[in-house]
Amino acid sequence: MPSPHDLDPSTPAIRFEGVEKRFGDNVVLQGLDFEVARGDRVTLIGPSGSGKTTILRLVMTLEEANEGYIFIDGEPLTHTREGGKRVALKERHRNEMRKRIGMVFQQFNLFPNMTVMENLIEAPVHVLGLSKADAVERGRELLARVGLVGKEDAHPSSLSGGQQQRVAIARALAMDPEILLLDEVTSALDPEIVGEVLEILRDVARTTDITMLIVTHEMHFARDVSNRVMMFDGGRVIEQGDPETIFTAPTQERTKSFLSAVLGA
Ligand SMILES: Nc1ncnc2c1ncn2[C@@H]1O[C@H](COP(=O)(O)OP(=O)(O)OP(=O)(O)O)[C@@H](O)[C@H]1O
Repeated sequence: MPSPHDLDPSTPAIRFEGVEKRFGDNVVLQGLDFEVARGDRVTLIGPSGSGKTTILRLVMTLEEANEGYIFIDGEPLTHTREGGKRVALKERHRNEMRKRIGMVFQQFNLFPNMTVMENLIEAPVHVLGLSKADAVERGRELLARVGLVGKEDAHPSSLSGGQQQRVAIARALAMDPEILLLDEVTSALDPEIVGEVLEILRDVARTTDITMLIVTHEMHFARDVSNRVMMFDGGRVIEQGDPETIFTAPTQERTKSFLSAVLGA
């Protein structure tokens, strides 16, 4: 597999081509095409049920598309075209691709029986093959970055929601991902601690070139961090542009009514 650093910079980090996703009869995404350039920070907005989380889960390979193709750095993620047919790629290929992608969930999803440090080193040691000493060193750096020095031996249940989410961010970064998926990472937090989590993510955005795909209801955060906003409705992108334009001068009626409901709340 080529290193991402050898790639033509114009190769998009993420490309959806004719992606369809159904749950039973519910067609959530249909004929979905979009690209995310490397280093882009894209916020997905749209009404509840418009498929935003599903898109992140498809990129993370937690869900599989029914039709179409997803490419990461120009390489097919789960399916490829062979002789005009859509062919599933092997699990080993998917596992390799997944190493490039990190995800932070609304509900933290930390391993409850492991300490903070064990959470941070589990995947680097078992998936990337790092030595335990190197993984711990990296874990310590990341804990400093998310303001949790001294919490190495704590169990998640002894931490506040904001602290747990900061561990989850550190855990995603421990894999040194090229792509970071953020799925409503502040929705489960008390309002007074939302800021501390967003500040860490702002710092990650400022200090790295990680490509980010963000689902959030925090419009000021979306505005600060992202350089593009995509509005979804009915399984498609109905409008996209830079945050300033989308938030202040959307052209589609559905975007206008969605934003006035969200911003007016
Ligand atoms: N595992 C699943 N099984 C069945 N239906 C699902 C599943 N996951 C998602 N859906 C359905 O797919 C649709 C899109 O869900 P998704 O969570 O992607 O939307 P969303 O835009 O992220 O919504 P929200 O803003 O409420 O989180 C919804 O109708 C949802 O009920």
